[in-house]
Amino acid sequence: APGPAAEIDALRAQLRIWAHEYYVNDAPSVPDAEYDRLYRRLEALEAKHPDLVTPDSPTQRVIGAVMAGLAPVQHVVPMLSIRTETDTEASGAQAFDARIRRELGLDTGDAPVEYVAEPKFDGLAMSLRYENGRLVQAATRGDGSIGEDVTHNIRTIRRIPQVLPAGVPPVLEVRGEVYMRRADFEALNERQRAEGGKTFVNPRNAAAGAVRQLDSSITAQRPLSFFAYGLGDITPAAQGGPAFGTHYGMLQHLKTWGFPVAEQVSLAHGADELVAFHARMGAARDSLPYDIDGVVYKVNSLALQRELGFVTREPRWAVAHKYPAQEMVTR
Ligand SMILES: NC(=O)n1nc(-c2ccco2)nc1N
Repeated sequence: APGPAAEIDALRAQLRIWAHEYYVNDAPSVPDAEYDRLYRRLEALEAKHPDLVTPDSPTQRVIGAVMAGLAPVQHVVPMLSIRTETDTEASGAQAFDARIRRELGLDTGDAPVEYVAEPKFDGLAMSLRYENGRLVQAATRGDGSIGEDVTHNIRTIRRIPQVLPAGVPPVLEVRGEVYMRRADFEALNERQRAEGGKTFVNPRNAAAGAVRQLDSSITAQRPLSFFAYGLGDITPAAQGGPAFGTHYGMLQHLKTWGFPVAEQVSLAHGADELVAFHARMGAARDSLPYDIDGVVYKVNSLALQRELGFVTREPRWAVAHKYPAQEMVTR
């Protein structure tokens, strides 16, 4: 019979596959009872062999870790803040496209610029560092250069993979948004009211409060979600990883590596398709299960992104196009 270590590894691998099906694809292939059976077997083996417990074991997502404080983290690549297009109307998309075309020296007769259009999730930016395919550190944006180490709390988020498939670059930094779905937010406030705890004004505040807890067993009770939308270092090819040519292609890789990527993310050719996306997402906004405060347009070609570069810390190749603030809905 295989030793405990081999059985533990096999159980973890199987539980990770089932967790990805359940939490990321919303398509479990086995009933919960089957998942629970293997989970309990893993717990029993880890209890008998505590020396084999690793922080990224599926059992460790709910085990509390209490930190004395949140350690500072220096971002290797500064976490970009994204400029905001002030015009909340469709013309904002046209203004962005006109600026990009001007900066690229394109004439009216030239082909449209290819963009990626994304929902702008109203949560908090997060940087996830993986080494040899394992989550080793998660940090908030902070001031863009120095963030806070919240690894212990991020390990409780089931939509964030702890172990990546073989073939990922040895060092990978994934950027994305931690957010709370509206239904989870309403349920949390209900629980808080029932228990005399404090309630939250909106899902973004609830998510930020959950992520910055010192005790991760509290975070584990706050249902958090995640969407990946970028990489810290857009040149993983330097480490023998796949050479991405485009932002869209990079997002597809993130999906195959197990990261949730919003299904609304779309290619957009020229201003007209940006305007159409802005209108489509604006119309869909109230029916989404999470809050968005706008959409984001990014130049798709990574070579053009590099050519356009940054204005101080803000990329010239991207802009956030916000909607008018939503009238306060009595929650
Ligand atoms: N908040 C949000 O949804 N974001 N933020 C970016 C971003 C920030 C810097 C580069 O890209 N992209 C998306 N979808």
